[in-house]
Amino acid sequence: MADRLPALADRLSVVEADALRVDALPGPPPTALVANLPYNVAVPVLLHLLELLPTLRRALVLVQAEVAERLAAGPGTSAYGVPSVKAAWYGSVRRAGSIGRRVFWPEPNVDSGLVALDRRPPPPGDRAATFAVVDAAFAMRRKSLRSALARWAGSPAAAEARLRAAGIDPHARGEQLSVEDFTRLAGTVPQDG
Ligand SMILES: C[S@@+](CC[C@H](N)C(=O)[O-])C[C@H]1O[C@@H](n2cnc3c(N)ncnc32)[C@H](O)[C@@H]1O
Repeated sequence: MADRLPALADRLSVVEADALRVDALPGPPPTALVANLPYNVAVPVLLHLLELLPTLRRALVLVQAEVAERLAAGPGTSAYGVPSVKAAWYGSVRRAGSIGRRVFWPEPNVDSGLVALDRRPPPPGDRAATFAVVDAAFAMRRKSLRSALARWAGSPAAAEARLRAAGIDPHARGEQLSVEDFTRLAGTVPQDG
């Protein structure tokens, strides 16, 4: 940069760090994330940076096509899962384009997809508690929430009580719940039993 565009060189900072562990960035707080993410850790890097950098308003990231589909999926679809709900905590997510493998050299064995995220205020509730119940619900995604959340709640009966307290059918499955549903569920009072 200093060689090629010396007039702008002071506007670029290169941070040599593990993107999964970086805990601070130099310069003014960033407002946009634009990245060709490392495909094997794309979701954790994206979620880590959204958590670390509350000033980020927008993200445009290139990821493996299947991951793009998962990130942008809505409730009730087969691609909907942990990445979809956690990304939706931070903002509205959409597919922003498909990129075939032929545009890269050497040609990789996967296709790519662009994902755009526009930040909005998160649902009212605790993020870590919400993400914990999301992880529990999708660990057994084919089971009813009453069963899938038994360990999280302490027992199937306690799971049912908390689901009912949140206004959620205990026989529903995690893939049917929105991020707002999960947040409401995480905020219910733990039951004995
Ligand atoms: C898909 S490539 C994109 C490279 C370049 N930005 C581009 O667009 O041509 C992802 C890059 O992230 C780097 N990478 C992998 N894991 C990383 C991590 N945990 N932290 C930071 N960079 C990482 C890889 O070495 C690779 O250079």
